[in-house]
Order: sequence, then C-alpha cells, then structure tokens
Amino acid sequence: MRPDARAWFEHRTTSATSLAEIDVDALLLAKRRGGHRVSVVLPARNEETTVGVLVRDLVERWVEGVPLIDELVVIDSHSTDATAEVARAAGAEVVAVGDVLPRQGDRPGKGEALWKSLAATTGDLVVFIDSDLLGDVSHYVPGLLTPLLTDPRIEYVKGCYTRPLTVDGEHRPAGGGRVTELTARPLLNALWPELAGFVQPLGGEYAGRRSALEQVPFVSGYGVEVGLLVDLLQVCGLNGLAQVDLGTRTHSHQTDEALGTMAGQIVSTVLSRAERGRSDRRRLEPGGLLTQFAHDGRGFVPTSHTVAVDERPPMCAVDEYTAHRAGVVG
Ligand SMILES: O=c1ccn([C@@H]2O[C@H](COP(=O)(O)OP(=O)(O)O[C@H]3O[C@H](CO)[C@@H](O)[C@H](O)[C@H]3O)[C@@H](O)[C@H]2O)c(=O)[nH]1
Ligand SMILES: O=C(O)[C@H](O)COP(=O)(O)O
Repeated sequence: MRPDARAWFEHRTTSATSLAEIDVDALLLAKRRGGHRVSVVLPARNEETTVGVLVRDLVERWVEGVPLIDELVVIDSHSTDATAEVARAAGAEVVAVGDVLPRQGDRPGKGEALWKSLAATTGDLVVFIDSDLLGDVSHYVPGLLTPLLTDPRIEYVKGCYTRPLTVDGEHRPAGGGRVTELTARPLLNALWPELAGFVQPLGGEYAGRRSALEQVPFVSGYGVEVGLLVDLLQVCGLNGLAQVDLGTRTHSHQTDEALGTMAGQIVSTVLSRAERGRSDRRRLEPGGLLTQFAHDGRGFVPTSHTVAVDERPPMCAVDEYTAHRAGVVG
C-alpha cells in the first residue's frame, strides 16, 4: 500500500464490531452537545423479506430505547412487492422515490434513491443502510456515527466488514464482495491509490455530514458508492474520510449476470471520474453497453445491458432542494 494510504488506514480505521465496543452514553452526550439530528435512510427495492426485521430492530433500539435516531426513512425504489407496507408496519416512514422532488423526474437505481433521500430527510448527519442485510446489525448505526460525533474533522465514514458468501448452498465465511475484489479495488488502486486503505469501497453502509453529501453528484445506479468515494475525496480530502470495522455483513447475493452489470456500472463511473480534466481530443469514450453471452446449446447468445453513467448534480445546486431546505431550516 502507498504510504499515504497506509497512514490513513492506520489512523482513520476504528473498530465497532459489536455493541460492546461502543460507548452509547458518550455518543448521546456528543449528539446533544453538538445539537445534531440523525437521519437513517434505507433504500429498498423489493426487500419485503428483510426490511421489516431490520426496521423493527432499529426502531426498538435507537428510536424507542435510546434516542440516537431522530428520523428513519425507507426510500421505496419502485418496489413491486410489499416492501412499503412491511416497512411502514415495522415503524419506518416510507417515501416513494418518485414522490420526492417531483420536478426533477423519476429515474431507476439505488443512487437515485440515495440522492432523493437527501430531500426526504432533515438530519445534519445521514446514515445509509442497505435493506437486504441479514443477522444482527444493531451496532451499525452507532458504529458509523461514532467518528462523526466525536471528531469534527471527519465528514464521511464508510463501514467495512468481513463478507461471508453463500452460493448454491455452499457457505464460505469470507469471499463475498466479488465485484469489489475483481473490479472496484483494482481500479481504485490503479487510479486513486490514496484510497487503497478502504476495505469495502462498495459497501452499502456509510454515514456523512449533510453539508458534505450536498456537495457531490450521485450516480443513479450501482456506481453511487464508488462515485461518492472518489468525489468526497476531492471535497473533504483523505483526512476527512474514515472507516469503521463493523464485524461481519451478510446480505442476499445477486446472480453472476447481475453482478456483471453492476461491475459495468462501476467501470463506467470510474472512467467518468478518471477522464475529468482531460482535453477533448484525449477523452475516453466508454461505450455504455455491456454485452454478456449465454450458450443455448446451439451457439452463444449475446445480451446487452446499458451500464452508462446517469448521474444527478450536487444537491446544493438543485433549486427545488435549496428552497425546500430553506423551509425546513428556517
Ligand atoms: O434500484 C435499486 C437497486 C437496489 N436498491 C437497494 O439498494 C440496496 C443494495 O442493493 P443490492 O442489489 O442488494 O446490492 P448488492 O448486490 O448488495 O451490492 C453491493 O454493491 C453495490 C455497488 O456498489 C452497492 O450499491 C450495495 O450497497 C452493495 O451492497 C438494497 O437495499 C436494495 O434494495 C434500491 O433501492 N434501488
Ligand atoms: O459488493 C460487491 O462486490 C457485490 O455486492 C457482490 O457481493 P457478493 O459477492 O457478496 O454477492
């Protein structure tokens, strides 16, 4: 690892692998003293089987039990199952992505849901948690908040973890995060080696100050995490970023084909950032299509998916948002 990345890794990685490692009373005190308001956002598309338990646990522990979360919002990202009903019954506020900032239109994708969530929430600290997590993750929210509540220099905190992998009934204690290992990490190490200390650059659990999150564009699809990391590096500098070891993360896995499309979106996002500042003559021109092949017994059949980057501008540049915020804050 490059020396700056190693120094960052050693100084900016903390551990919160279980509740036993977290001083919740100190966090509550820091939250009160700083006058902070915490919003937790769960983006969800067809997560009826997992979102209910997740929300119920968060509400019981950190809304009703201990006043750490002020607002818990599930952003329903065009679900066609009972995600919204299940999440609402479990105690979340549920917002349909298309109902937020209606003048901006409605696009598909996880990143779109996260971008819109800035307008659907009010906290100065925003925590993002995927809705397909399995197992006990009750320490994730306080773990991610600890650096933000205890160190004013930190603007953005990324969770990291060991990732078990269960495919075709075979369980391995590690080895999950295949797009991370085979696509995102090699690209980041090649192009932004100062980010090499991030253990899970694609992980879906992170927290940031609204003031920082408003400054950067959000890629609409699965490129959102890698885009945020590269763009927040420019806005906050390496020392404004931190990571927290949250122990283990288990989630539902996508098919190899779907992961190929995700990897295509990661590549497009990275290329779009890498070409910033290059002269027109030397610009990279990514094709924006990923073609995959399946063999149907007679020959190879190609299927193409769009993986081009579709992105939203920094929220602070969206009039509909700034007018809405003026109403919230004023
Ligand atoms: O159009 C979408 C797609 C997904 N999601 C939600 O986003 C979360 C993560 O999506 P998932 O399809 O489970 O992604 P993973 O296969 O787990 O992908 C990993 O890698 C992605 C790319 O960086 C990250 O976005 C994910 O957070 C990370 O878990 C889940 O709550 C989904 O319901 C949406 O809200 N809208
Ligand atoms: O983060 C990733 O690399 C993708 O979500 C794939 O994760 P998985 O290999 O655990 O399914």
